[in-house]
Amino acid sequence: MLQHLRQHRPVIAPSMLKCDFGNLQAEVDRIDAANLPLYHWDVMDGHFVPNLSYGAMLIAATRKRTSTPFDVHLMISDPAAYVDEYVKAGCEAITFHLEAVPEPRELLQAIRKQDVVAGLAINPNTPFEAAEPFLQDCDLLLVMSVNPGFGGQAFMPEVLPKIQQARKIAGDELLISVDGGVAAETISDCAVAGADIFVAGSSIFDHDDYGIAGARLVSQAGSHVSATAKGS
Ligand SMILES: O=C(CO)[C@H](O)[C@H](O)COP(=O)(O)O
Repeated sequence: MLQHLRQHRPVIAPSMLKCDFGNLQAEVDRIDAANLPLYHWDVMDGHFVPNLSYGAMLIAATRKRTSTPFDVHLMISDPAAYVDEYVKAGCEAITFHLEAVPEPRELLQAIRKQDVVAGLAINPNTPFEAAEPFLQDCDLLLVMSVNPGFGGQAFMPEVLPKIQQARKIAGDELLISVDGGVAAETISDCAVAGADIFVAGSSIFDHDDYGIAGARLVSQAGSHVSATAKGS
């Protein structure tokens, strides 16, 4: 899975919060026809964030419909209680929030032990320094560029220095994902800062053709993703 993600940099990951759940099979078909390399599932519990979305049951059902890898972003207060369900549901990457688990090392290690990519997410107000001690235990750092809970919000450029710091300190090994307000106008700043996974909700699902939307994002980001990072 790590190899798959590194090979596909810049990775455009459609944020499934924004898809049409009334027609999920059609959405899966459109995403796969667009060759988007990673599904980003936004799980919300109505407690850690002020919104509820879906859970492992829906993800497990969708797992049977596509072979494209799944990254689940747990915006929930007690991720440790649910990680095994998401492994069983077929998620190849699991990301949870530092704000929910201030001592995340044990949970990151438990995820890695199951051969699943371990991700740590930080909210816009959380400084990079809070995550830094745990980078050795993560495969992926997800930097939120909106306050989590809803799609369609404006990108917060003030998070860009966190991406720069993470890339400088962790080098090319760490996958850095940026989530919230990622669009043709904002993606190149994220790529220049050092991100290599770009979670995109509105900028994919508001478009008629996901392939064109994805290709546009790749071309805006692509030239900025470092040559060593690409395909390494
Ligand atoms: O985690 C999220 C919100 O909590 C979503 O992934 C994110 O907001 C994507 O949607 P958009 O691209 O429309 O901002």
